[in-house]
Amino acid sequence: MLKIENLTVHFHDSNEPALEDVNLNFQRGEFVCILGKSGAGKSTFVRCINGLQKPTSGEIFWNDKPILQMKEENLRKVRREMGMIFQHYNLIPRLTVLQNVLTGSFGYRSTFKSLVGWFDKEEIDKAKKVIEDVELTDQINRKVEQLSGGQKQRVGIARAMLQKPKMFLGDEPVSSLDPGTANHIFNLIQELHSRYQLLTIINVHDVTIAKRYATRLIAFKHGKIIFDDTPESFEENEFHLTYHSPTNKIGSLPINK
Ligand SMILES: Nc1ncnc2c1ncn2[C@@H]1O[C@H](COP(=O)(O)OP(=O)(O)OP(=O)(O)O)[C@@H](O)[C@H]1O
Repeated sequence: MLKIENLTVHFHDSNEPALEDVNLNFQRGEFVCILGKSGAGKSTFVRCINGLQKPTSGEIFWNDKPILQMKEENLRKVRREMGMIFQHYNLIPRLTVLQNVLTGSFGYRSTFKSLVGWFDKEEIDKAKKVIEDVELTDQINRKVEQLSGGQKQRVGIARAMLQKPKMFLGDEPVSSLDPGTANHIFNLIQELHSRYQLLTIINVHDVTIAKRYATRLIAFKHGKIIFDDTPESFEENEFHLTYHSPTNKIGSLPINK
């Protein structure tokens, strides 16, 4: 479904590449968590997949089609199949829950309709349905700036769901949330992932969460893959290889509850 071939990203102001010759293959139904300490290349990897970062070299195939050279119109179609969930939600604070979720339909609309912000009843009904799925119906007309972090992330998920994605792509979606809320958000993502048989790829800092929800774990270090296997195989040794550096004092692998 998603194939990454020889992906390399080199930022001008850096001696080391942020990603170096990354090769990966992902299938529908996989729930992948990406691990790695700060600066390992996790965000750069996710940003390359959804086109926010242009790689220096390599190719990305979406259902066998190379996407890096695609024309804008085709790329728009691919992007709307990738529901993106961000760490800082990327919502419009002064708009309501419903209005924010409706922006998820922009990938399906003409530029004119998007510009005038006019939505027909069918679009509004679909938005109400995904808002119900994330249990925010009682907040539907509230401005998102009045919501808690967990509620904002649920708006972000509903917006992604309105795109009818084939994939969830998350860049640290629970890093700003307390552990209880983070688990609640992951439960929701997992439920939608299973219901719609998505491919899910999410960067996480929290190894316990990654081991609890993922079907596959990938760890990056200095822009390279150093682990790609089942969560059960990610043990003390792999944890140290991923997070240890001479200047970085770390604890042990958190116990998987
Ligand atoms: N826009 C940029 N310009 C220059 N260097 C960048 C840019 N974005 C990232 N980098 C560098 O690329 C490397 C990988 O960064 P990236 O943000 O992908 O890491 P990460 O694993 O997501 O880290 P974190 O967990 O802290 O978000 C780092 O050395 C970072 O400083």
